[in-house]
Amino acid sequence: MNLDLIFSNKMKSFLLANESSPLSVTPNNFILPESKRPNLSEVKSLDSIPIIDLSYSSLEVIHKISKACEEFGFFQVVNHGVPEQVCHKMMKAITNLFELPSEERESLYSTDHTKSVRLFNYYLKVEGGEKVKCWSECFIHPCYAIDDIISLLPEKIRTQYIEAFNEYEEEIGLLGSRLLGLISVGLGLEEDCLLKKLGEQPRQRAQANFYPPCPDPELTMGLTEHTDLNALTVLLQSEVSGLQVNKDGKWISVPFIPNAFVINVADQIEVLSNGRYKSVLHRAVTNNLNQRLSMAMFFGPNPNMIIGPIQELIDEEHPPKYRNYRFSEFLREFFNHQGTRTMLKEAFEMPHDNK
Ligand SMILES: O=C(O)CCC(=O)C(=O)O
Ligand SMILES: [Fe+2]
Repeated sequence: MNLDLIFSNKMKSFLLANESSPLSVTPNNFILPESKRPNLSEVKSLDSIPIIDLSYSSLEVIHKISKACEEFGFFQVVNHGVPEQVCHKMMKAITNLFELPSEERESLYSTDHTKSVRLFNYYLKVEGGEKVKCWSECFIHPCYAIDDIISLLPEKIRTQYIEAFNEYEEEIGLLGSRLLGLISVGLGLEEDCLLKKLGEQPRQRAQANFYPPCPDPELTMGLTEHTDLNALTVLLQSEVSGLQVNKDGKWISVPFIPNAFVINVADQIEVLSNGRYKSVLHRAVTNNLNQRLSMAMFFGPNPNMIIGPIQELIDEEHPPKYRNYRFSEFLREFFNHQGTRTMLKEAFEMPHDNK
């Protein structure tokens, strides 16, 4: 299949909250203060995150995943069983969404985070409370009650998007559960332990990210550094790289691998594993040649679930690093700090004694 055909250069329109022609010069409200810029020349491209072949024997896979979660918080999976065609269709549907003239997707745009389906821009609050926008446009929606979303979608892409999403969600749901099982066993727990911790009707959301080419990639960020607030993220990316992961204070880039997913430990697994598995900082940078797309599937707990270090992972040597909380409390904290990219999980750490 020819992916070049899908990611054609047609994708020129860029809503960005009504910027008129952001592709010719970098408008001021996207320019980051010097200390927040990406410093692309310092990024390591030799090192990368582990690549794990899921068709190997499960013991080997469990060991590799466990090591990757401890050392990187990130890995890519290949031979994962999700049909290529399903991913291809999903990417095509996202492409068509972002290719719509901006007037047609404007109805989806909202800055109100309580809206569960919306198109929006991330931003960073800088000194003086000013907001600097990220060079991207994101479309987020829940994975359940998908029929309620249909009427909100622009008519031209409605049927295609829902059909592609339903197939994609089913496959990624299976992959997500399988990974949660492997991660549980890697932690020495029952296979269904993490899945149970997410509760019934877990908070599962999909986010399509669109990064148009940027005239000044050194001055902007596609997504500023952050950790994911959910439990586990499964990411499909188009063939342009842009994702970078922080490893020991340095940024390393994540290459595009055909038919692979990028998996990362998010905040709730870090807390549940009592800090053994890491929810690490990552960011997306832009480039001045090609647009990039990604589709993130966020697996999180039901907001009513109590999250805290799992009992079996606490002992004298490993006292609880976090207190128990309801996931809804974590979400509230997240939205209170929006734009500041505070390391949220730190707000739930147990007090340290200052010995
Ligand atoms: O586009 C990417 O590669 C990263 C996306 C991401 O980190 C997110 O959606 O949370
Ligand atoms: Fe992320």
